[in-house]
Amino acid sequence: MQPEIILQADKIGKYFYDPEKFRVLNDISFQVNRGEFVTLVGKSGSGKSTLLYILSTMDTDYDGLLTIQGERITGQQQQRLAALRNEKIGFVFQFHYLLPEFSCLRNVMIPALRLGKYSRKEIEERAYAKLKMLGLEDQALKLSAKLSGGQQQRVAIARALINDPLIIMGDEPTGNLDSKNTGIVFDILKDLAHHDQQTIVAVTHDNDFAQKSDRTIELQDGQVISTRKLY
Ligand SMILES: Nc1ncnc2c1ncn2[C@@H]1O[C@H](COP(=O)(O)OP(=O)(O)OP(=O)(O)O)[C@@H](O)[C@H]1O
Repeated sequence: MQPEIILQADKIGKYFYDPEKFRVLNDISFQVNRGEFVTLVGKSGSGKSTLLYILSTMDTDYDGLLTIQGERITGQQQQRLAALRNEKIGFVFQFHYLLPEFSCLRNVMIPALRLGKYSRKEIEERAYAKLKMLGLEDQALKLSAKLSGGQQQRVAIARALINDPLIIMGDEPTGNLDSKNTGIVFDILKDLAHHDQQTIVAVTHDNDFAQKSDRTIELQDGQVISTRKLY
């Protein structure tokens, strides 16, 4: 069976002004299939975050063509992009951005409340189920600020999963974690990709993390210099 293409980047290019115009991304083309766990790697300044920002539909000012599950993203209206992000993309950042004054459960519920697809009761049940899946059912009603860094990152993953996104985008998802918690988060992401067929695209500086992912896409000076399939 042919794999389903979830993300397709075709000749993506981007310029910044600093203060002179310079090309930060050049001719980036690749595709990511359903259930793949892909890492974007490369030296500091190579363009990883800039690319992730485009792939996650937040930056619309670039050349080339981006499609997500066959839908043309390039040139789409902001309103459609916001809806698409809510529906199809879960975000996990280096700093979790949980709201400290809210419980873990409430934090996880937020993207679903925004989506407006489920009743409040359903949202609560879904949030609880995601926390349980990540081994955090006992922490559900605690304030997020009272949890350890590793636990908070798992809450952030539960929040990213609440709407069952097609793609999980990570910007240094383990950048703030020790090696034990990095391993835990890696295993969770791998499981999501390989068991639940979710698609993961994550920027990382962590070589070990990248080596263990299914494929690394390496950038240098805004260009893809290698894409390695590791399984
Ligand atoms: N808003 C901006 N305006 C001008 N230049 C920028 C802007 N954002 C990033 N840059 C430059 O673009 C280049 C790529 O930056 P980017 O953050 O994508 O790299 P990166 O690979 O993610 O780096 P790091 O690993 O350090 O996070 C760098 O030279 C950076 O200084």
